[in-house]
Amino acid sequence: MSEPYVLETHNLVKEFKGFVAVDDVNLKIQKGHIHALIGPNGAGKTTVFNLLTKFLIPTRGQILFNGQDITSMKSAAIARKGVVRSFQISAVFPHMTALENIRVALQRFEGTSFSFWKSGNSLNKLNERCMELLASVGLAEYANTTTVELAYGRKRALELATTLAMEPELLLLDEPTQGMGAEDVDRVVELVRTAAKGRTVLMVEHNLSVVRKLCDRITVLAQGAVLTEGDYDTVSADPRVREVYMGTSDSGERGAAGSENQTEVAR
Ligand SMILES: Nc1ncnc2c1ncn2[C@@H]1O[C@H](COP(=O)(O)OP(=O)(O)OP(=O)(O)O)[C@@H](O)[C@H]1O
Repeated sequence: MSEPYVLETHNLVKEFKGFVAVDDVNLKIQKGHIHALIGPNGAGKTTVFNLLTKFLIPTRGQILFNGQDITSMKSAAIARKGVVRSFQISAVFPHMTALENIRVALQRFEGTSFSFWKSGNSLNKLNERCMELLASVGLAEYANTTTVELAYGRKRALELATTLAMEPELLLLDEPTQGMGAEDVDRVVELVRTAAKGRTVLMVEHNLSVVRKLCDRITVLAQGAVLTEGDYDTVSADPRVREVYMGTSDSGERGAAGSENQTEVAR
């Protein structure tokens, strides 16, 4: 019997005009894990994510979801199968209330999947589910607040709830704490922990303290290839990991986060 991997890649390669951005990457994401993809700037994390969610077509290699080859499937098809990237299909509408945004997400999901509220009592069921989803991200009391009035962290929580409306089995999070202050970061850590219950999460995250708090397993990418893999303690003690982080001069908006990360790894 094969291992219970939700997602696997086999020798995944992405070249851009001869430049190898993703170099023979073999990932194995275990069911129920929160798995992080980390690495210095330019390591290939976003490109791997874009391959997994079909924003990009691999040059070579295979992507398997629950053992099924999904390499040539389109984004919408894999979303229906349960591979959903937050903020992928779930943009929020600023002038709708939080509740209305969730309702739109649920109705959109209904369009691509079965509908459990089509028969009798449908509206009540829909509203109940909306409130459940809002409560799951701590936004119950903001149900009737217009989205534009929500603080940044709460907007991200709402976006996450619209993603959860699609009932993902594998949730892909691309830098969920990007651009957040410490208080919002803590809230997102709790949020991801809650969202991860009963599902598998793969996240790209620059903030290594978030990775330490949340992730069961970490894959480190460097120059497009897997450098190493393991739990936080193993990976952060690996001198090669320290070296790739130390050897990176982060700049611009990620500069501060980059320095923090280096300190964290070096601890
Ligand atoms: N469309 C593209 N065309 C050419 N090169 C690209 C393209 N997309 C990414 N690259 C290159 O591939 C490499 C990996 O980029 P990628 O954005 O995946 O890295 P990353 O690990 O996500 O970095 P960051 O942490 O800065 O977001 C980089 O050298 C980048 O310049």
